[in-house]
Amino acid sequence: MNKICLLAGPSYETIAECRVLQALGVDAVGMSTLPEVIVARHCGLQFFGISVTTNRVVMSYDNHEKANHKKALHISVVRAEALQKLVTRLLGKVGENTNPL
Ligand SMILES: O=P(O)(O)O[C@H]1O[C@H](CO)[C@@H](O)[C@H]1O
Ligand SMILES: Nc1nc2[nH]cnc2c(=O)[nH]1
Repeated sequence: MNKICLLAGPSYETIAECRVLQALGVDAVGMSTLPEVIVARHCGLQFFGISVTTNRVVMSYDNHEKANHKKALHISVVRAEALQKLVTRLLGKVGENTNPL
């Protein structure tokens, strides 16, 4: 099972933080998806969470790239159509499998 860690930001993780998270067995990090999950569970809601992985974290001090919001937004735009198709297919399946009231 993969593990996602909530790091609320707004800053992105440092290389040292990413290395600690990897050592702890974390596979992905996020800022806002997990708080939404926590609120949904608190409200007793059934939910299906989908999150788009937008960027790799930087693990090496030789790598001068930096994770940033602009990159995250760019990938979310690039992947939006695929996500729309996935959600449409999922909702179609829900429609097939729900009893009429
Ligand atoms: O990490 P997740 O939960 O996808 O959300 C975060 O991803 C972007 C990081 O810039 C922001 O939109 C923030 O909401
Ligand atoms: N904490 C965190 N959340 C993100 N959401 C999108 N990219 C990132 C990231 O690199 N770190």
